Amino acid sequence: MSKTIIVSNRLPISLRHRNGRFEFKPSAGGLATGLGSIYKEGENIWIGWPGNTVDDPEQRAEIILELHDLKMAPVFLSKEDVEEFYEGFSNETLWPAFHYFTQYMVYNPEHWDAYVRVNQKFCDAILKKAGPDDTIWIHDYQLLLLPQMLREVLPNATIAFFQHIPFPSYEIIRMIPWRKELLDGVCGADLIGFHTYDDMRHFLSAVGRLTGLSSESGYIQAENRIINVDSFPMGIDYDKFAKQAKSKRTQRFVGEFGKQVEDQKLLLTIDRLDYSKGIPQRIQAFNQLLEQHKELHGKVSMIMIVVPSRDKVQSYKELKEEIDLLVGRINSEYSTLNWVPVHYFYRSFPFEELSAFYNMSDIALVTPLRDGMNLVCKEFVASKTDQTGVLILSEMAGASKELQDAILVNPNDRQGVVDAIYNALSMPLAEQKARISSMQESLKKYDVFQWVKVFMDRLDHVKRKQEELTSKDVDAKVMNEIQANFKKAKNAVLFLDYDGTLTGFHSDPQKAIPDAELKGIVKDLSKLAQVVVISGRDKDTLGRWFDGQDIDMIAEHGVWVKKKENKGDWELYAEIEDGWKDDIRQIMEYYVLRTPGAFIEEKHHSLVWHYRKVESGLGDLRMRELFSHLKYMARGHNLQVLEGNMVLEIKRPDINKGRAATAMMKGGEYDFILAIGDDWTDEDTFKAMPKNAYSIRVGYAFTQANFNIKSVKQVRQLLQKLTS
Ligand SMILES: O=P(O)(O)OC[C@H]1O[C@H](O[C@H]2O[C@H](CO)[C@@H](O)[C@H](O)[C@H]2O)[C@H](O)[C@@H](O)[C@@H]1O
Ligand SMILES: O=c1ccn([C@@H]2O[C@H](COP(=O)(O)OP(=O)(O)O)[C@@H](O)[C@H]2O)c(=O)[nH]1
Ligand SMILES: [Mg+2]
Repeated sequence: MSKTIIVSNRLPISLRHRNGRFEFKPSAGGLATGLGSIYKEGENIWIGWPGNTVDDPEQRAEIILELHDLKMAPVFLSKEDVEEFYEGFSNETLWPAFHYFTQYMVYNPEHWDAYVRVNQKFCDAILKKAGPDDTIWIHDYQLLLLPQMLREVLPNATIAFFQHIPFPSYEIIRMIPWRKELLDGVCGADLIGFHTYDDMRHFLSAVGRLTGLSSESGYIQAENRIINVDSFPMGIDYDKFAKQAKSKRTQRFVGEFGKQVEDQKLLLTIDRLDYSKGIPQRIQAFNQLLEQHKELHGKVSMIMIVVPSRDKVQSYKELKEEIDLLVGRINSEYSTLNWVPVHYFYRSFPFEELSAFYNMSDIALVTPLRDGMNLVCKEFVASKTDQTGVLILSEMAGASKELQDAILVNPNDRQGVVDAIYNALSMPLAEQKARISSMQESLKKYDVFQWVKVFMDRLDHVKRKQEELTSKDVDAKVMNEIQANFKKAKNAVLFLDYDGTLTGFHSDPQKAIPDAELKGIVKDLSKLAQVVVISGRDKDTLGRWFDGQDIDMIAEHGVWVKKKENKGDWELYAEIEDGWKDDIRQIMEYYVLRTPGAFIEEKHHSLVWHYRKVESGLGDLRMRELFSHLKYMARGHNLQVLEGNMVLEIKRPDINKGRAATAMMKGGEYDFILAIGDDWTDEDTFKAMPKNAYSIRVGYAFTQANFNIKSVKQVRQLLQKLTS
């Protein structure tokens, strides 16, 4: 039976040393609590670090056994691993970078080495457990290299990746010296998920710029497969929180705690100790509230739970000191014998008590400066069994995209936060109920089980799409079949597109000249078959490049044809009418002036605007603009505007490669037909091919062709095989 292997740096339980022994304790943090509800199904297992170092082999063996019963398998990290991989690269480079705290970023090559080493450790641990049909679901930024490491050993495995923290703008990612390796690493997965649309769009933009892989509508075109990138906002185990809040045990705590705070209004804040959570800023906002509203003294207090986290990392140590200081200051200034403004707890709480805090608090103040999702705010809403209470939520948390009925604040706008608290304190009950129940509806619907289901369905979907594509792959078997049929043939014709098919792309199109290898292949083929180079290139370039070859040529998508029998002469296949060109050229020139790197190519029957050399992003933007501009003009002139590989081309619609190929084959009795091309202009050729033809599209895009082939290199291999 196939299983799902969940992999994350931290297991949902952490080991604690106590009196020479160890014990397990639930891990804090959203990843562990969120996924904690789902890994126990079927044969599933969770692989990860048990959160402490264990050197003694006997103890390790014991832990392995105990964890086995809990459906977990440990990856043991050494002291150096913890320092350099976990505290170092993960939490002093990636965490600050991904949360936009670039001032805390450390660039340490030893940390990077450790990151590679520990990702490899995880890879080895997974390989020991993974069967061929298993799904491997990797979580979070500590394991960005793992998908590709696994892919290399298990090329057909089902691998998914989910990132729980934000994915920042390309401007931040580019600061990391190992940025390309990191992105290549994640792209080993089949499905890559983020909490929000913004995270996913930042990721796609970084992949486009740094790896050169292109993408469309969330599908990245990798060398031999497609990868889907999408947004999957994580939910919570709603029923668990709702039920717990009503339970006797929790209600007993509510009663006990309630007695101690009497009828004060309670503001609740719960976070791991982390600078991304905006804890000092929040205390300062509360301080300002008390400064501005003396009437609230003695009537409102803040319960502040700070869960210890990453306390060996310098920036976290400093944060702890800052918080201690700020709490000391506000309490010493305002406390009275029967009122303390901030109840500060630097520790974690058991679930029942946490539930009581959620249930009894009037306001949850969740104001991170940056947060991937933030589950605390969702847990608060789920625990409000009587639908009263107010959630104040930072716009910088992923959760704010879903919880529009919270009071949304910018955590950097202190007065805004103060006003939000003030308004929350006086919000009418009816409004509280309306807001909380609407959020509850949504959290119930999109709970963590639904999240897993949607994610897994999507993974199935990508795998099916990949299969569709690879089922059309020109593999060794297909190659042999093509070769055998070619050998048998008496009258064969080959339609070969040029750019992207016979030769790779060059930043200067005029430099993509045929090399000696290609010339040799074409020469050998032309002795065995009719070879037709069918291209969008202008006739002079094409004629020069294949001068002396015994082949036919079709230039400008079928405007010009040069048959091998009438050497040297180009024949006009379509009548020239180019009165439209002056108007269009003028517009294109305007877009060249505004766009450094862009240029115009003029052919007899078309004008092409090239943007391959334009700053990435800007080129796309200008192309779209030009596209809509030209579309409007095109209608008047009866022209067609087409988007190509880093080009926009405007031409007569009745001229295309398909028409030219059909004309070329007219009257011929072919017993072998092959057409290869790499873009939308070649789709016309494929469409025009008779049923028994082999049509092959280079790259793994969806196509009318009956086969896909990986790259220019493979195309040449196939052609060489035909001549051997
Ligand atoms: O493992 P630690 O270093 O102790 O840190 C705890 C976890 O913190 C992060 O949690 C994130 O995941 C939540 C659920 O998706 C999300 O709500 C939150 O915004 C994130 O910060 C981290 O991503 C995990 O890897 C850590 O285990
Ligand atoms: O004493 C505590 C306080 C909080 N939490 C949990 O820690 C998680 C925090 O997740 P969140 O996504 O809000 O932030 P993260 O810590 O993952 O950045 C929530 O599920 C809380 O229930 C916990 O386990 N023990
Ligand atoms: Mg091409």
